[in-house]
Amino acid sequence: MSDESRPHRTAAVIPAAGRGVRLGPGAPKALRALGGTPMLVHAVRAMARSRAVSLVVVVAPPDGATEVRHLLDEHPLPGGTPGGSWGRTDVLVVPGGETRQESVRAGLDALPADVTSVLIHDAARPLVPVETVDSVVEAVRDGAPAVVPALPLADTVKEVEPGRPGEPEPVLGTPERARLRAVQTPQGFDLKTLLHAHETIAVSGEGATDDAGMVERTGVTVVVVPGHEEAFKVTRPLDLVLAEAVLARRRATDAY
Ligand SMILES: Nc1ccn([C@@H]2O[C@H](COP(=O)(O)OP(=O)(O)OP(=O)(O)O)[C@@H](O)[C@H]2O)c(=O)n1
Ligand SMILES: C[C@](O)(CO)[C@H](O)COP(=O)(O)O
Repeated sequence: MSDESRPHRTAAVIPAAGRGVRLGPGAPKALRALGGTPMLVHAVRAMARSRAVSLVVVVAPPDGATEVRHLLDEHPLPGGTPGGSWGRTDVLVVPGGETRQESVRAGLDALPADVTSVLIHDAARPLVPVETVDSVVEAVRDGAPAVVPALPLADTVKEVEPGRPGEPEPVLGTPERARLRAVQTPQGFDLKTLLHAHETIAVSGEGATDDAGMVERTGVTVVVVPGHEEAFKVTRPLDLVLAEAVLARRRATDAY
């Protein structure tokens, strides 16, 4: 079968192996509660809400795969069964690595051969709306090899010469704000394109803070679709306060 005539199968990989140092002491960030439910469970549900996603691979803390499996079994999707299914979505759990890049790679390695496109979604973005997920999937299915959701910036951004913490840092320049976007997840890819980037960039030893950045370095064009304010990343303590407020509002206004 040629690549063009192969049926699409989209999977989501959720890197959830980080510690959450910036959030402060406690359990690994993805396992911390948001509205009484682990953040990771919200993130898995956010992917599974998309009808396009039939498989979710969760990348657990290196020594936490069994705990994460139990936790997911205790929190099935609406329509799934406790200790059993997540409805029509399969959920695999694999152990992660020391860096986000290694964790994503572990998730990619677990994908079955019939997957053609993949979403990479931070466990730390538990509240991304399904409309954002679907618009990324649609752009990939329409032929874009790499797609990121992103928002315009509210703040002006300065490039600086980084100094010691607390010391004034010289400003090197002010990029034109209208050309800047703050990038979110899920980021969507043609699977072969992303695998090639992971192989190439890992071999050359360069780091990358997001997957699209790695694809860019291979010379492939990445496109942006509109992100969503509620797809923000829970990074610092104030983000958790905001996430609790957004979740409480959703629960009060719909059957979330
Ligand atoms: N070794 C790592 C590091 C990060 N992540 C995941 O990558 C996502 C985005 O990373 P970030 O928000 O930076 O999470 P942490 O690394 O946990 O945060 P911190 O840098 O504050 O420790 C998170 O879902 C995190 O679990 C991962 O799977 N494996
Ligand atoms: C992938 C990402 O969420 C896009 O904004 C971001 O780069 C992750 O960065 P982090 O430092 O690992 O949180």
